[in-house]
Amino acid sequence: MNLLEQRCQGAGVSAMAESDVRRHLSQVSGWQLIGGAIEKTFRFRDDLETLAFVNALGWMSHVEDHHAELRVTYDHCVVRFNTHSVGGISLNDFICAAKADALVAFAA
Ligand SMILES: C[C@H](O)[C@H](O)[C@H]1CNC2=NC(N)=NC(=O)C2=N1
Repeated sequence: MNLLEQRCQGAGVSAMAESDVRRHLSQVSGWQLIGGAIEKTFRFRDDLETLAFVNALGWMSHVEDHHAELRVTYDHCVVRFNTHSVGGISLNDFICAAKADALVAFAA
C-alpha cells in the first residue's frame, strides 16, 4: 500500500534494518538518513509560510500520534523523524515523511 494511504501504528511497529530504510528512502523525495533519523529541509518564501507549514505538520503529527523533531528558521524548516519507542526508524517515519511532503505538494 502507498505510504500516503497508511496510518501510523502504535503497537507492532519495529525498527527497520538500514537496508530497509534505504529501500523506503527511494519512495520519498529529498529525505536522507542522517544521525539515526530521516531528515528533509523544507524551504519557504518567508516566515509566514514556514510557520503555516509547521502548524500543518503539527496537525498531521497529532492525528497520526507520531511526532517530528523540527528546526525552524524564517525561511526553512528541517524536519526529522525517528521512532523513539523502537529506538530507530520505522514505517511510521516514512508514512509521516510522505504526509509532510503532501502538505507542500500543491504549493508551487
Ligand atoms: C504515547 C504516544 O502514542 C507515544 O509516545 C508516541 C507519540 N509520538 C511519537 N513520535 C515519535 N516520533 N516516536 C514515538 O515513538 C512516538 N510515540
